[in-house]
Amino acid sequence: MHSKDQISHDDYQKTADWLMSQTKHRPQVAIICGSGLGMLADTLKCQDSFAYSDIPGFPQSTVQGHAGRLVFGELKGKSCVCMQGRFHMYEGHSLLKTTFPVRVFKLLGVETLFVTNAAGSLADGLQPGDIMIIKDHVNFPGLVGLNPLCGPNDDKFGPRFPAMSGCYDKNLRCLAMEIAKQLGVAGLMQEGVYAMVGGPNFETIAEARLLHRLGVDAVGMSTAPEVVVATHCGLRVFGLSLITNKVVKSYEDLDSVNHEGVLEVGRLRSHTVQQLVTELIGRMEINNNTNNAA
Ligand SMILES: O=P(O)(O)O[C@H]1O[C@H](CO)[C@@H](O)[C@H]1O
Ligand code: HPA
Repeated sequence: MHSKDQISHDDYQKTADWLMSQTKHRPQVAIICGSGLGMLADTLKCQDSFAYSDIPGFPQSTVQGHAGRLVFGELKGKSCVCMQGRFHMYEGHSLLKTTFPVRVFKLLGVETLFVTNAAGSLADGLQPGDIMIIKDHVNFPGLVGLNPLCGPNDDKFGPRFPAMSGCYDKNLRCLAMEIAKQLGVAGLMQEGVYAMVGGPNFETIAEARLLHRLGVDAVGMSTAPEVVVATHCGLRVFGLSLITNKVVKSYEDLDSVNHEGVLEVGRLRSHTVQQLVTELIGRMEINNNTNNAA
């Protein structure tokens, strides 16, 4: 890692201090909105919002469907902060920049991170419009050393060798399923494994077949670095993938995926995703920061 890519503890702290000087909100929950899912921030009450370009140290969003605003507010009695727009490796950000907000959230006092994303489905049982509760992930860039935790370890955030076996909280996953049943949307939901690829191109058919054989249920170009950094610093994590397309696995299939289609499914399912996230945040307990998965 080049020294210009490194971010000191002080740099994260400066951004956190600046935000705390600009808002009275002290968030317990952070939400990262995936492609087309920026409307999750609309549900927050008593909002304070900041353009990323105004926040010292913050990277800038460059992807259509990622507005580039940090929104603080209340949701069902819990104090939240919502990223309307995330950072992706393929935009050219270093992985530390990509995950910069997560450590800032930790310094703001956040205990639980919600990650959402748009993803393509490889599993036969997952259709566009379905919602996958992320049970686990395969961090393909991470497996070959493209990991935000590479480089000097910041012991103030977490250990050199953090466990990832429990990174998606089991209690929150169960509660989400229970809420889905109560909302009458359980038919759209199932648990599955998300894989992060580097992007920005969508998968070839051979790559899609490989991912399918490896047991991946849904694929996208984000999320894993954020979850790795969150778990490293002891945040509880809950993740949802909105299935926006089937990944083409057959040479006879003439379909092809595009980003506009991905955003459109986000718009169509926005209400359901909003309801789920709102209820889950309302009903989850805070101060229960155990890494608990199975
Ligand atoms: O993961 P999010 O940010 O939801 O976005 C997904 O959608 C985009 C492709 O349409 C990619 O950025 C992919 O990662
Ligand atoms: N592949 C990778 N990333 C994605 C996809 C996909 O099919 N859909 C939305 N993000």
